[in-house]
Amino acid sequence: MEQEQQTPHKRRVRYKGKYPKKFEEKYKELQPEKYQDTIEHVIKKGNTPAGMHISIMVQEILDTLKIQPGETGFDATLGYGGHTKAMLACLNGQGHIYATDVDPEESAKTKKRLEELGYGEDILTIRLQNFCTIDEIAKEAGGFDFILADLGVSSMQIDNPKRGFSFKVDGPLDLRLNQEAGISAAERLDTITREELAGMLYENSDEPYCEELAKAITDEIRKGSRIDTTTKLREVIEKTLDFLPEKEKKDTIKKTCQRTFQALRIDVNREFEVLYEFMEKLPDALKPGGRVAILTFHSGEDKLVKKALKEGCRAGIYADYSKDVVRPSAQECAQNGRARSTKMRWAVRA
Ligand SMILES: C[S@@+](CC[C@H](N)C(=O)[O-])C[C@H]1O[C@@H](n2cnc3c(N)ncnc32)[C@H](O)[C@@H]1O
Repeated sequence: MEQEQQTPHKRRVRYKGKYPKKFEEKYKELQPEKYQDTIEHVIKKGNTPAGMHISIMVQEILDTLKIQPGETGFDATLGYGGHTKAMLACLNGQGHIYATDVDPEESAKTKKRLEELGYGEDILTIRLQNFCTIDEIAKEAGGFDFILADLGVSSMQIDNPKRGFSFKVDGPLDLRLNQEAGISAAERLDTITREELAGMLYENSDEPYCEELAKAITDEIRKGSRIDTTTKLREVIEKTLDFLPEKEKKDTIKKTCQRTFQALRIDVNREFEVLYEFMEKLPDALKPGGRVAILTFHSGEDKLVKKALKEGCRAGIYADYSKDVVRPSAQECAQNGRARSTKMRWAVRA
Protein backbone atom coordinates (compact mmCIF):
# COMPACT_ATOMS: atom_id res chain seq x y z
CA MET A 1 0.00 0.00 0.00
CA GLU A 2 1.17 3.46 -0.86
CA GLN A 3 2.39 5.41 2.14
CA GLU A 4 0.16 8.44 2.79
CA GLN A 5 2.21 11.66 2.74
CA GLN A 6 2.40 13.20 6.17
CA THR A 7 2.18 16.99 6.14
CA PRO A 8 3.00 18.49 9.53
CA HIS A 9 -0.09 19.95 11.16
CA LYS A 10 0.18 23.70 11.58
CA ARG A 11 -1.69 25.08 14.56
CA ARG A 12 -3.99 28.03 14.02
CA VAL A 13 -2.63 31.31 15.39
CA ARG A 14 -3.88 31.75 18.96
CA TYR A 15 -5.40 35.01 20.15
CA LYS A 16 -7.59 36.25 22.98
CA GLY A 17 -11.27 37.08 22.32
CA LYS A 18 -13.48 36.50 19.27
CA TYR A 19 -11.33 38.30 16.66
CA PRO A 20 -7.56 38.68 16.30
CA LYS A 21 -6.35 42.16 17.25
CA LYS A 22 -2.59 42.06 16.73
CA PHE A 23 -1.07 42.30 13.24
CA GLU A 24 0.64 38.88 13.42
CA GLU A 25 -2.56 37.22 14.69
CA LYS A 26 -4.61 38.31 11.64
CA TYR A 27 -3.69 35.15 9.77
CA LYS A 28 -6.68 35.32 7.41
CA GLU A 29 -5.96 38.89 6.32
CA LEU A 30 -2.30 37.97 5.85
CA GLN A 31 -3.31 35.27 3.33
CA PRO A 32 -5.62 37.19 0.95
CA GLU A 33 -5.49 34.50 -1.77
CA LYS A 34 -6.97 31.96 0.67
CA TYR A 35 -9.45 34.15 2.58
CA GLN A 36 -11.00 36.45 -0.04
CA ASP A 37 -14.28 36.75 1.96
CA THR A 38 -12.47 38.10 5.03
CA ILE A 39 -10.58 40.63 2.88
CA GLU A 40 -13.83 41.89 1.30
CA HIS A 41 -15.49 42.12 4.72
CA VAL A 42 -12.60 44.15 6.24
CA ILE A 43 -12.50 46.56 3.24
CA LYS A 44 -16.32 46.99 3.31
CA LYS A 45 -16.05 48.06 6.96
CA GLY A 46 -13.66 50.86 5.89
CA ASN A 47 -10.48 49.19 7.15
CA THR A 48 -7.28 48.05 5.43
CA PRO A 49 -6.58 44.30 5.78
CA ALA A 50 -3.27 43.48 7.52
CA GLY A 51 -0.40 43.17 5.03
CA MET A 52 -2.32 44.99 2.31
CA HIS A 53 -2.50 48.55 0.96
CA ILE A 54 -5.58 50.09 -0.64
CA SER A 55 -4.44 52.34 -3.50
CA ILE A 56 -5.70 55.92 -3.34
CA MET A 57 -7.31 58.03 -6.11
CA VAL A 58 -6.78 55.34 -8.74
CA GLN A 59 -9.38 56.69 -11.20
CA GLU A 60 -8.23 60.32 -10.80
CA ILE A 61 -4.64 59.21 -11.52
CA LEU A 62 -5.66 57.26 -14.63
CA ASP A 63 -7.77 60.22 -15.84
CA THR A 64 -4.72 62.48 -15.39
CA LEU A 65 -2.08 60.22 -16.92
CA LYS A 66 -4.22 59.21 -19.95
CA ILE A 67 -2.08 56.08 -20.51
CA GLN A 68 -2.13 54.56 -24.00
CA PRO A 69 -0.95 51.09 -25.10
CA GLY A 70 2.69 51.19 -26.23
CA GLU A 71 3.74 53.91 -23.77
CA THR A 72 6.57 53.78 -21.24
CA GLY A 73 5.90 54.77 -17.64
CA PHE A 74 7.51 55.06 -14.24
CA ASP A 75 5.92 54.23 -10.89
CA ALA A 76 8.30 55.81 -8.39
CA THR A 77 6.64 54.16 -5.37
CA LEU A 78 5.66 50.55 -6.10
CA GLY A 79 4.32 49.67 -2.60
CA TYR A 80 1.65 46.96 -2.80
CA GLY A 81 1.52 47.47 -6.58
CA GLY A 82 -2.12 48.54 -6.81
CA HIS A 83 -1.42 51.64 -8.91
CA THR A 84 1.17 49.76 -10.98
CA LYS A 85 -1.40 47.05 -11.73
CA ALA A 86 -4.03 49.62 -12.78
CA MET A 87 -1.52 51.39 -15.04
CA LEU A 88 -0.33 48.07 -16.53
CA ALA A 89 -3.94 47.25 -17.42
CA CYS A 90 -4.10 50.50 -19.47
CA LEU A 91 -1.07 49.37 -21.49
CA ASN A 92 -3.06 46.34 -22.64
CA GLY A 93 0.09 44.23 -23.06
CA GLN A 94 1.99 46.86 -25.08
CA GLY A 95 4.59 49.16 -23.55
CA HIS A 96 6.58 49.04 -20.32
CA ILE A 97 6.50 50.24 -16.73
CA TYR A 98 9.58 50.76 -14.60
CA ALA A 99 8.93 50.83 -10.84
CA THR A 100 11.08 51.59 -7.82
CA ASP A 101 10.79 51.08 -4.08
CA VAL A 102 13.39 51.12 -1.33
CA ASP A 103 11.69 48.49 0.83
CA PRO A 104 13.30 45.10 0.09
CA GLU A 105 10.78 43.13 2.17
CA GLU A 106 7.57 44.47 0.60
CA SER A 107 8.82 44.97 -2.96
CA ALA A 108 9.88 41.30 -3.19
CA LYS A 109 6.33 40.27 -2.20
CA THR A 110 4.78 42.73 -4.68
CA LYS A 111 7.05 41.54 -7.51
CA LYS A 112 5.93 37.94 -6.89
CA ARG A 113 2.26 38.97 -6.69
CA LEU A 114 2.42 40.90 -10.00
CA GLU A 115 4.37 38.09 -11.69
CA GLU A 116 1.63 35.67 -10.69
CA LEU A 117 -0.86 38.00 -12.41
CA GLY A 118 1.17 37.69 -15.60
CA TYR A 119 3.17 40.92 -15.33
CA GLY A 120 6.72 39.68 -15.89
CA GLU A 121 9.96 41.35 -16.93
CA ASP A 122 8.71 41.77 -20.50
CA ILE A 123 6.33 44.53 -19.36
CA LEU A 124 7.43 45.44 -15.83
CA THR A 125 10.90 46.21 -14.45
CA ILE A 126 11.08 46.52 -10.65
CA ARG A 127 14.16 48.08 -9.08
CA LEU A 128 15.12 48.23 -5.41
CA GLN A 129 16.25 51.81 -5.78
CA ASN A 130 15.48 55.27 -4.43
CA PHE A 131 13.21 57.28 -6.74
CA CYS A 132 15.75 60.10 -6.66
CA THR A 133 17.71 57.96 -9.16
CA ILE A 134 14.94 58.69 -11.70
CA ASP A 135 17.54 60.13 -14.11
CA GLU A 136 19.37 56.78 -14.41
CA ILE A 137 16.14 54.88 -15.02
CA ALA A 138 14.85 57.45 -17.52
CA LYS A 139 18.11 57.15 -19.47
CA GLU A 140 17.72 53.38 -19.65
CA ALA A 141 14.05 53.66 -20.65
CA GLY A 142 14.53 56.48 -23.17
CA GLY A 143 12.26 58.87 -21.23
CA PHE A 144 8.76 58.44 -19.84
CA ASP A 145 5.29 59.17 -21.20
CA PHE A 146 3.82 59.02 -17.68
CA ILE A 147 5.10 59.11 -14.12
CA LEU A 148 3.39 58.47 -10.79
CA ALA A 149 4.73 59.13 -7.28
CA ASP A 150 2.50 58.12 -4.35
CA LEU A 151 4.66 59.42 -1.53
CA GLY A 152 5.13 58.24 2.03
CA VAL A 153 4.50 54.84 3.55
CA SER A 154 2.23 51.93 2.71
CA SER A 155 -0.31 50.36 5.05
CA MET A 156 1.80 47.18 5.19
CA GLN A 157 4.68 49.22 6.59
CA ILE A 158 2.50 51.21 9.04
CA ASP A 159 0.66 48.17 10.38
CA ASN A 160 3.67 45.89 10.88
CA PRO A 161 4.88 46.51 14.48
CA LYS A 162 8.40 45.31 13.59
CA ARG A 163 8.82 48.39 11.37
CA GLY A 164 8.15 50.85 14.21
CA PHE A 165 6.00 53.29 12.21
CA SER A 166 3.02 53.38 14.56
CA PHE A 167 2.73 54.71 18.10
CA LYS A 168 -0.39 52.57 18.54
CA VAL A 169 1.49 49.25 18.74
CA ASP A 170 4.67 48.32 20.57
CA GLY A 171 7.73 47.70 18.44
CA PRO A 172 11.32 48.79 17.90
CA LEU A 173 11.62 52.52 17.17
CA ASP A 174 12.92 51.96 13.65
CA LEU A 175 10.91 53.93 11.04
CA ARG A 176 13.21 53.11 8.12
CA LEU A 177 11.65 52.31 4.74
CA ASN A 178 14.64 50.03 4.19
CA GLN A 179 15.66 48.34 7.43
CA GLU A 180 18.86 47.08 5.80
CA ALA A 181 20.33 50.56 5.29
CA GLY A 182 21.02 53.70 7.33
CA ILE A 183 20.25 54.13 11.00
CA SER A 184 17.02 53.58 12.92
CA ALA A 185 15.11 56.40 14.63
CA ALA A 186 16.27 55.02 18.01
CA GLU A 187 19.91 55.30 16.91
CA ARG A 188 19.27 58.81 15.58
CA LEU A 189 17.89 59.85 18.99
CA ASP A 190 20.93 58.37 20.79
CA THR A 191 23.19 61.20 19.69
CA ILE A 192 20.87 64.06 18.74
CA THR A 193 21.17 67.41 20.55
CA ARG A 194 18.19 69.15 22.10
CA GLU A 195 18.38 72.04 19.61
CA GLU A 196 18.63 69.71 16.62
CA LEU A 197 15.65 67.64 17.76
CA ALA A 198 13.51 70.73 18.40
CA GLY A 199 14.40 71.96 14.90
CA MET A 200 13.58 68.58 13.35
CA LEU A 201 10.15 68.43 15.03
CA TYR A 202 9.36 71.97 13.94
CA GLU A 203 10.69 71.75 10.37
CA ASN A 204 9.30 68.31 9.56
CA SER A 205 5.88 68.47 11.19
CA ASP A 206 5.22 71.97 12.60
CA GLU A 207 5.16 70.51 16.12
CA PRO A 208 3.95 73.25 18.52
CA TYR A 209 5.49 71.49 21.56
CA CYS A 210 8.84 70.92 19.82
CA GLU A 211 10.90 72.62 22.55
CA GLU A 212 9.24 70.78 25.45
CA LEU A 213 9.45 67.42 23.68
CA ALA A 214 13.07 67.88 22.61
CA LYS A 215 14.03 68.65 26.23
CA ALA A 216 12.10 65.68 27.64
CA ILE A 217 13.42 63.20 25.06
CA THR A 218 17.08 64.26 25.27
CA ASP A 219 16.95 64.43 29.12
CA GLU A 220 15.64 60.86 29.19
CA ILE A 221 18.44 59.64 26.92
CA ARG A 222 21.13 61.53 28.87
CA LYS A 223 19.85 59.78 32.03
CA GLY A 224 20.86 56.53 30.32
CA SER A 225 17.38 55.42 29.35
CA ARG A 226 17.37 54.77 25.57
CA ILE A 227 14.17 55.53 23.69
CA ASP A 228 14.29 52.47 21.51
CA THR A 229 10.66 51.37 21.31
CA THR A 230 7.50 53.02 19.99
CA THR A 231 5.91 52.65 23.45
CA LYS A 232 8.80 54.42 25.22
CA LEU A 233 8.54 57.39 22.84
CA ARG A 234 4.75 57.55 23.27
CA GLU A 235 5.17 57.46 27.07
CA VAL A 236 7.63 60.38 27.05
CA ILE A 237 5.17 62.37 24.90
CA GLU A 238 2.30 61.53 27.30
CA LYS A 239 4.38 62.58 30.34
CA THR A 240 5.50 65.83 28.68
CA LEU A 241 1.93 66.83 27.82
CA ASP A 242 0.46 65.79 31.15
CA PHE A 243 0.03 69.49 32.09
CA LEU A 244 -2.71 69.92 29.46
CA PRO A 245 -6.34 70.31 30.57
CA GLU A 246 -8.10 66.93 30.72
CA LYS A 247 -10.60 67.75 27.96
CA GLU A 248 -7.95 68.37 25.30
CA LYS A 249 -5.23 66.02 26.57
CA LYS A 250 -6.18 62.80 24.78
CA ASP A 251 -6.63 64.39 21.36
CA THR A 252 -3.49 66.55 21.60
CA ILE A 253 -1.37 63.58 22.69
CA LYS A 254 -2.61 61.57 19.71
CA LYS A 255 -1.83 64.38 17.25
CA THR A 256 1.56 65.04 18.87
CA CYS A 257 2.44 61.34 18.59
CA GLN A 258 1.47 61.41 14.89
CA ARG A 259 3.58 64.52 14.25
CA THR A 260 6.60 63.27 16.24
CA PHE A 261 6.67 59.90 14.46
CA GLN A 262 6.24 61.66 11.11
CA ALA A 263 9.13 64.04 11.84
CA LEU A 264 11.45 61.17 12.76
CA ARG A 265 10.39 59.15 9.70
CA ILE A 266 11.09 62.09 7.39
CA ASP A 267 14.50 62.53 9.01
CA VAL A 268 15.78 58.92 8.97
CA ASN A 269 14.63 58.42 5.37
CA ARG A 270 15.83 61.89 4.20
CA GLU A 271 12.39 62.32 2.65
CA PHE A 272 12.63 66.03 1.82
CA GLU A 273 16.10 65.72 0.31
CA VAL A 274 15.14 62.83 -2.00
CA LEU A 275 11.85 64.46 -2.99
CA TYR A 276 13.66 67.69 -3.86
CA GLU A 277 16.15 65.74 -5.99
CA PHE A 278 13.29 63.86 -7.69
CA MET A 279 11.46 67.11 -8.53
CA GLU A 280 14.69 68.61 -9.94
CA LYS A 281 15.30 65.60 -12.21
CA LEU A 282 11.64 65.12 -13.18
CA PRO A 283 11.48 67.44 -16.25
CA ASP A 284 14.38 65.67 -17.99
CA ALA A 285 12.81 62.27 -17.32
CA LEU A 286 9.55 63.18 -19.09
CA LYS A 287 9.15 63.04 -22.86
CA PRO A 288 7.55 66.12 -24.50
CA GLY A 289 3.83 65.93 -23.64
CA GLY A 290 4.59 63.44 -20.85
CA ARG A 291 2.38 63.60 -17.75
CA VAL A 292 3.10 63.30 -14.04
CA ALA A 293 0.83 62.81 -11.01
CA ILE A 294 2.10 63.14 -7.45
CA LEU A 295 0.20 62.19 -4.29
CA THR A 296 1.34 63.87 -1.06
CA PHE A 297 0.27 63.27 2.53
CA HIS A 298 1.46 66.25 4.56
CA SER A 299 1.92 69.97 4.03
CA GLY A 300 5.75 69.88 3.79
CA GLU A 301 5.62 67.47 0.84
CA ASP A 302 2.77 69.32 -0.84
CA LYS A 303 4.50 72.72 -0.60
CA LEU A 304 7.68 71.33 -2.16
CA VAL A 305 5.80 69.68 -5.06
CA LYS A 306 3.58 72.73 -5.66
CA LYS A 307 6.56 75.11 -5.77
CA ALA A 308 8.54 72.92 -8.19
CA LEU A 309 5.59 72.51 -10.60
CA LYS A 310 4.64 76.19 -10.45
CA GLU A 311 8.22 77.36 -11.10
CA GLY A 312 8.58 74.76 -13.87
CA CYS A 313 5.44 76.04 -15.56
CA ARG A 314 6.61 79.66 -15.29
CA ALA A 315 9.94 78.69 -16.86
CA GLY A 316 8.13 76.97 -19.75
CA ILE A 317 9.28 73.47 -18.69
CA TYR A 318 5.70 72.35 -18.10
CA ALA A 319 2.92 73.26 -20.53
CA ASP A 320 0.33 73.02 -17.78
CA TYR A 321 0.04 72.08 -14.10
CA SER A 322 -2.63 71.72 -11.41
CA LYS A 323 -3.34 75.22 -10.06
CA ASP A 324 -5.62 73.66 -7.48
CA VAL A 325 -4.96 70.53 -5.56
CA VAL A 326 -7.10 67.47 -6.44
CA ARG A 327 -8.61 65.67 -3.43
CA PRO A 328 -10.12 62.19 -3.08
CA SER A 329 -13.93 62.04 -3.14
CA ALA A 330 -15.92 62.05 0.10
CA GLN A 331 -16.96 58.49 -0.75
CA GLU A 332 -13.33 57.32 -1.05
CA CYS A 333 -12.44 59.00 2.27
CA ALA A 334 -15.39 57.29 3.95
CA GLN A 335 -14.30 53.90 2.58
CA ASN A 336 -10.60 54.38 3.26
CA GLY A 337 -9.71 56.62 6.20
CA ARG A 338 -6.07 56.70 5.05
CA ALA A 339 -7.12 58.68 1.95
CA ARG A 340 -8.28 61.70 3.99
CA SER A 341 -5.00 63.62 3.98
CA THR A 342 -4.17 62.94 0.31
CA LYS A 343 -3.51 65.78 -2.14
CA MET A 344 -2.80 65.16 -5.81
CA ARG A 345 -0.90 67.53 -8.09
CA TRP A 346 -0.10 66.99 -11.77
CA ALA A 347 1.80 68.57 -14.65
CA VAL A 348 2.29 68.09 -18.39
CA ARG A 349 5.78 68.43 -19.89
CA ALA A 350 6.07 71.09 -22.58
C1 LIG B 1 2.07 55.03 -0.31
S1 LIG B 1 3.08 53.70 -0.68
C2 LIG B 1 2.75 53.35 -2.37
C3 LIG B 1 1.55 52.49 -2.57
C4 LIG B 1 1.33 52.09 -4.01
N1 LIG B 1 1.10 53.22 -4.86
C5 LIG B 1 0.20 51.07 -4.14
O1 LIG B 1 -0.74 51.30 -4.90
O2 LIG B 1 0.28 50.04 -3.47
C6 LIG B 1 4.65 54.44 -0.79
C7 LIG B 1 5.78 53.47 -1.13
O3 LIG B 1 6.89 54.24 -1.58
C8 LIG B 1 8.07 53.73 -1.06
N2 LIG B 1 9.00 54.86 -1.00
C9 LIG B 1 8.95 55.94 -0.19
N3 LIG B 1 9.97 56.77 -0.44
C10 LIG B 1 10.67 56.21 -1.48
C11 LIG B 1 11.83 56.61 -2.21
N4 LIG B 1 12.48 57.74 -1.93
N5 LIG B 1 12.25 55.82 -3.23
C12 LIG B 1 11.59 54.67 -3.53
N6 LIG B 1 10.50 54.23 -2.85
C13 LIG B 1 10.04 55.00 -1.85
C14 LIG B 1 7.68 53.17 0.30
O4 LIG B 1 8.60 52.18 0.71
C15 LIG B 1 6.29 52.62 0.02
O5 LIG B 1 6.34 51.29 -0.34
